[in-house]
Amino acid sequence: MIKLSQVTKIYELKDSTVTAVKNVDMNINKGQIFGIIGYSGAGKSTLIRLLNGLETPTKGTIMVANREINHISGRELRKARQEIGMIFQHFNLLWSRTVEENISFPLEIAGMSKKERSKIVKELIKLVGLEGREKAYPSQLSGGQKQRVGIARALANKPKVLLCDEATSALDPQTTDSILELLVDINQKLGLTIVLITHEMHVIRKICHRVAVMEDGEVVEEGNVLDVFENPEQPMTKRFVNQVIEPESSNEMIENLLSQHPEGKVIQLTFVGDTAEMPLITNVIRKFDVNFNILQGKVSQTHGGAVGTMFVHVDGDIKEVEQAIQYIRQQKVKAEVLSHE
Ligand SMILES: Nc1ncnc2c1ncn2[C@@H]1O[C@H](COP(=O)(O)OP(=O)(O)OP(=O)(O)O)[C@@H](O)[C@H]1O
Repeated sequence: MIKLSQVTKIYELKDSTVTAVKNVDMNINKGQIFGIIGYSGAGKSTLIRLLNGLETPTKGTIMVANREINHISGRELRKARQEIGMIFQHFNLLWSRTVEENISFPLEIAGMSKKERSKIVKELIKLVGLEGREKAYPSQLSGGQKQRVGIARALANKPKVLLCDEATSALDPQTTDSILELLVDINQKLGLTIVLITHEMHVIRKICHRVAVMEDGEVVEEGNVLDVFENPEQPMTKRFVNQVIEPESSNEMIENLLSQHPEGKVIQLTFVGDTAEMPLITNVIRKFDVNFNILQGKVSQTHGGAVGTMFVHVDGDIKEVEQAIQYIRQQKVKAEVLSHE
């Protein structure tokens, strides 16, 4: 659906140049939720402006929905842009228009009749869960509701791609979750390809299939979300993964756990998808005659299962303990028995 080949964007300033995006290759398949993560200045916004044709690359090609977006202009570019919806951190709504008038706006520009517009607006309001708020003005809505209007408006022209620019960064955690759920719902119902840029790894964890990590204009790592969580290669990726996992597995902490539990075994469990942590623990306790205590850790849910690290203490007959560890390993969970340095 989207293909970037060797895309570079250089801004020429008065007496210097800034390379905002450098030699980026990217392939985003139809129906994928693709996350681009990076800290401020990494080049994410520039990349998203390149995707919707607001910027032209200094070098390279950008294909969106079978159109080479950087080599078209005028009518052709406007048509291509209709295939791309966009939502923003600060919603960018028209404050003097009601919810339904905001959603209707792109359809008016496209020259659609009032009757057709009102049918589509009604469907969109239902899709984003804003029934009953049609006549409200943006100032009368919560942040989450405003973003729902933004999403409905972005979908009005039936785009093939939805670009999300830090779409949940201004929202509280609960509202963030409900907007992310809505994006997954839309992705599944409409088969829409979603590209989102963010600096928050938990957004990637919750809904993305693939992720690209950007640093200084370059994509330093790219992969399936679960693979990246399991095996982050670049230091920047490790920093982002730690935002979510936070195992705090310092030597000092491990030494502490070991000296607090001289009997039995202290085990570090690493979850990398597929297996849910709670059923696993229940099964171990049911199947084996061992004492099993969770000491600490953080495990989060992703699209493909649980990811994270948990430290547990297992005590009992040595044979039972060994069998319990073997059982855990059979469930595709890494189990490392910790020992003093
Ligand atoms: N129009 C512009 N003119 C000159 N330099 C620019 C322009 N837009 C972006 N830059 C520079 O390009 C680099 C990448 O910026 P960009 O906004 O794409 O990063 P970002 O990852 O989106 O960060 P943020 O989340 O803070 O916007 C920065 O050094 C920025 O100063």
